[in-house]
Amino acid sequence: MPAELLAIDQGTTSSRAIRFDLDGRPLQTAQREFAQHYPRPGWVEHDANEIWETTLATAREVMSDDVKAIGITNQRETVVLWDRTTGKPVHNAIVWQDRRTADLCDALKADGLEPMVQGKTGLVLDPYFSATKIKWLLDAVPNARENRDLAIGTIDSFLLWHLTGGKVHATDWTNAGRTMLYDIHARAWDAELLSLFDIPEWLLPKVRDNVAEFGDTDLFGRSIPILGMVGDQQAALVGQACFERGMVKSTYGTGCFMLMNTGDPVASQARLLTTPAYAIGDQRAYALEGSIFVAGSAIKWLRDKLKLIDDAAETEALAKSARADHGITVIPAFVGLGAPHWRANLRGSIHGLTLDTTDADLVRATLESIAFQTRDLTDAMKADGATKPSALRIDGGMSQNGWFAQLLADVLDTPVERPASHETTALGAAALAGIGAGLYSDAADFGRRWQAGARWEPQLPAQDRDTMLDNWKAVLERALAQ
Ligand SMILES: Nc1ncnc2c1ncn2[C@@H]1O[C@H](COP(=O)(O)OP(=O)(O)O)[C@@H](O)[C@H]1O
Ligand SMILES: O=P(O)(O)OC[C@H](O)CO
Repeated sequence: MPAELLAIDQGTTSSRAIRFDLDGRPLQTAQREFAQHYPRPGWVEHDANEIWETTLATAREVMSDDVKAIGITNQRETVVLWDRTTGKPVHNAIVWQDRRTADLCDALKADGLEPMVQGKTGLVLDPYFSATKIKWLLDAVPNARENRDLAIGTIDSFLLWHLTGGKVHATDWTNAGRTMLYDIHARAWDAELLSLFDIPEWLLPKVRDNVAEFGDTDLFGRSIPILGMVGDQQAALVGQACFERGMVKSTYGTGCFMLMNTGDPVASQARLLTTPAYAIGDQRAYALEGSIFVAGSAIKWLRDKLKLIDDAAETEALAKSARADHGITVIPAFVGLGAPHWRANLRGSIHGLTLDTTDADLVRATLESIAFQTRDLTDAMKADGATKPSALRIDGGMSQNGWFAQLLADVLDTPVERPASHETTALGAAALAGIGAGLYSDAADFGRRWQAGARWEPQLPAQDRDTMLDNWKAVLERALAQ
């Protein structure tokens, strides 16, 4: 009987389950969207019940008798507080995009705490990460710090709890590494940080490597082991087979997350993040990460709010039809700016509008803003001593846009590659489960199956690139000065 692997990919806007064969081919996919709640400006919540229900439903839809192991990957940083006796969340999950703790982060920065936090966690003091969200939840829910029935964790641990019927409360080091409570060097929850945010350690999950025996699930008519768990951006790094130092991938989903495999941890001087990449057997690697909060969500905004398009794919033809000298610059700070600026309270703006600005110009300028932000990340990586990669591997919904991929190659002056498999994130989780089940001997055995699907070479003359980038920098500086 052929061996198959099931990946659960719990994302910001939808839950997906994909069944793969061992060559990494997706055999069946199920996807369900769920509601986004915006209770106040800058606040973003999910109903964790809906997250679990959509996850279970999609996994049931694609499950087969040949699935040997399950891998879980998830939107990172988002936190759930739930009751261990019922499995029910006691508050909506607070999502990674949520900015409600911006003032607390500013206060901690003013107290001079950022170097300590950065030294231990590799993260900067920003509401993006889980610690201040957890503190907010524990302050909001009465007696939460005394109630031993409660458990807290990122989405991976909440799903694992449900899959194992409430038996296992565990996470993996890539997810733990985004909480701002985990010392990524000592590889343990950190007492000083737990005390700073007033979080009892018993509320938190146990931390494991990415390939481990996370527990068994009986929810599919037989017992199936869960052998891989990993945050979604690190999953994409694995799915893109970036196993060598210096290899880089960038995923363009709701946000854009660029990770460079650095092997050993590199302390960033350029406001990038140092983050666990993967721990597979005796292979342990770290990454430098640039996190941009808005990428595909800007395309969604063009579709749902400005109603300039009916479908994201239309942006390709519209961008092609727009004038190159449209003169518009979009600063996509809809939820503040992430790396390397970390400006939680900045908001978006559009510069250079004239009476002949068209819908196509706005669409093109929005796509350009995402490519320019990517360039800011590669410049930051260079400032941190990284050598220019031979190619950038891209994935995520926006990577389907060929015009955008060519623009990226031009703006970065680097070849851009898109793999044959579109489901890179889920594939990474499946790969880890497959290694755990002994279906791949190691990461390299899986990595040999990676295949390029398309490649774009830089074509734009250097002078044109410089003009575009000079303009972007000037407008961005003005926006940052606000
Ligand atoms: N052809 C396209 N051009 C530009 N953006 C696209 C295209 N196709 C999808 N997108 C954008 O990609 C995003 C979906 O990507 P996906 O990787 O599924 O995101 P996530 O996992 O964050 O939910 C959406 O925001 C959508 O607007
Ligand atoms: O759900 P995605 O794909 O937008 O990814 C979210 C990231 O993990 C946030 O850090």
